[in-house]
Amino acid sequence: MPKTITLSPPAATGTDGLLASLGGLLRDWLPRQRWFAGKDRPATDLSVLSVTELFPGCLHLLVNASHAPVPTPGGTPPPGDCYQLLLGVRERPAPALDRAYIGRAEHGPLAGFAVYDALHDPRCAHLLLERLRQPGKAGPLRFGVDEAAEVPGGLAPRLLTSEQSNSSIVYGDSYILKLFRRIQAGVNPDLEVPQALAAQGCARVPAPVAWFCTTAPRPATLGVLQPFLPDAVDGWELALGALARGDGFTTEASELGGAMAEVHLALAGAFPAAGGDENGVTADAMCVRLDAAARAVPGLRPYVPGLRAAFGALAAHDSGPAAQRVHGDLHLGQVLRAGTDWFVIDFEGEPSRPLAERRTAQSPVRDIAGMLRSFDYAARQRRPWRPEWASRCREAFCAGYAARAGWDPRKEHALLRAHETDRAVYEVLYEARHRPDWLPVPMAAIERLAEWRG
Ligand SMILES: Nc1ncnc2c1ncn2[C@@H]1O[C@H](COP(=O)(O)OP(=O)(O)O)[C@@H](O)[C@H]1O
Ligand SMILES: O=P(O)(O)O[C@H]1O[C@H](CO)[C@@H](O[C@H]2O[C@H](CO)[C@@H](O)[C@H](O)[C@H]2O)[C@H](O)[C@H]1O
Repeated sequence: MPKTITLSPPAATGTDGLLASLGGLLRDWLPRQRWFAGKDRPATDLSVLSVTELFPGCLHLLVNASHAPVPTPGGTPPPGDCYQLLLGVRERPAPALDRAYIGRAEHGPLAGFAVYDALHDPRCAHLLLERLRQPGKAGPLRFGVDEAAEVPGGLAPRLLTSEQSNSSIVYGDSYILKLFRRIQAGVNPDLEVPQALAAQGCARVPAPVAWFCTTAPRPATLGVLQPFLPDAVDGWELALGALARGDGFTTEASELGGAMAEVHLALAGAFPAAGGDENGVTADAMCVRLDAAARAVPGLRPYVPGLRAAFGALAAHDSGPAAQRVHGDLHLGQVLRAGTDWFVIDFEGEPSRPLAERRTAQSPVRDIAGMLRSFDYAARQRRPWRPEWASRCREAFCAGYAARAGWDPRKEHALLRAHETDRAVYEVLYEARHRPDWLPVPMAAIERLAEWRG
């Protein structure tokens, strides 16, 4: 058995000491992680906000990464981002953990020990599930369970390796644990919303069975365990499969529209006093996001006047469906189909937005626009591009939605255009930061939306 380190008591080591051990390693490793938000900015300044020894050889850390100041309006440097890390610390990690290896600490209390991403280590993943099965405390961490759910122990863990905003471990094809990577203070909607929908009896969303949070440095949600749908395929895979076979996707899109309308109705019931901004306020916020995106992505600048017209039309429009809690980052990768049933996951919202903003009431058109953009993304994966495939999906999705919701998104031209534009602007920024090769996909939509004449 390789030697592992026990920091006992963890507080004795202190966060400054740990930084001496880990600072250099993490400065290199963090920016290479998909979930690291500041890819366009080097992580210059790291601090350890909290450290908890979850079990011997496994440290739970919250670290703050701030970046070199970049020119921002008023010259204010951007604040740092907080990340959740689970680090394995051993003298010699098993060769199977090579891909999780972060480095060997040279200084401080961990000097000489190898440090690795513990989520890849089946032993740590197993112990984490055991910890989740028992409500209680570990330092600032709080573990909670749904008393009605009985999660069995000993389920074999498997870390998902797909590119994600967070990290997920599947246990025995029965449960999936999502560990949020970028942590913001407050309740994460990906716990809050599925819990509230489960209380409404909405079966389209897997209900949380266990979760954990921190109390320090500020209260925040850290992870959620939900039932895993083993036979489900996500909408993106299904859509690409249909395109590859030359098939349509209208039956699936129509049923998806109906399912989304059901989720929206349940959300409105679960968060009844939601309120929401006037269209003018929403349009102003969209303009602010557009300007920020155009500062970051020069290719967007020529289109700004045309795009602003969409937001102007929204401001001049004084009706539309009532604002309510929404999904906030809806796309084909966030919906799973098992048999002929659609399920909706990942209620976190757009990860780069402040949590408070993601939890406010917004137009349900925002989600509809997200899905319509996703049909366009899928259609653009094929050469030649299949615009008619996306149009048919769009029509079917809206018709399915209208039949269940009692209002028709196709009649809300100003709202749809503004929300599609806002979403495409978000996607431009997202792709520029995370997947520059994909940038032409939202840019093609930007070109179309900027020229659109109602
Ligand atoms: N309850 C579930 N059942 C089956 N697969 C799931 C479930 N929840 C998530 N997944 C799979 O895990 C992937 C990542 O989940 P998601 O919540 O979107 O994480 P992230 O926020 O990191 O993108 C999904 O694309 C889906 O394939
Ligand atoms: O990781 P999340 O699922 O929270 O969402 C982020 O990543 C998505 C990509 O994985 C990104 O979605 C964009 O690309 C999809 C195809 O890969 C496409 O279906 C979506 O329509 C498009 O927005 C999403 O925007 C981002 O928040």
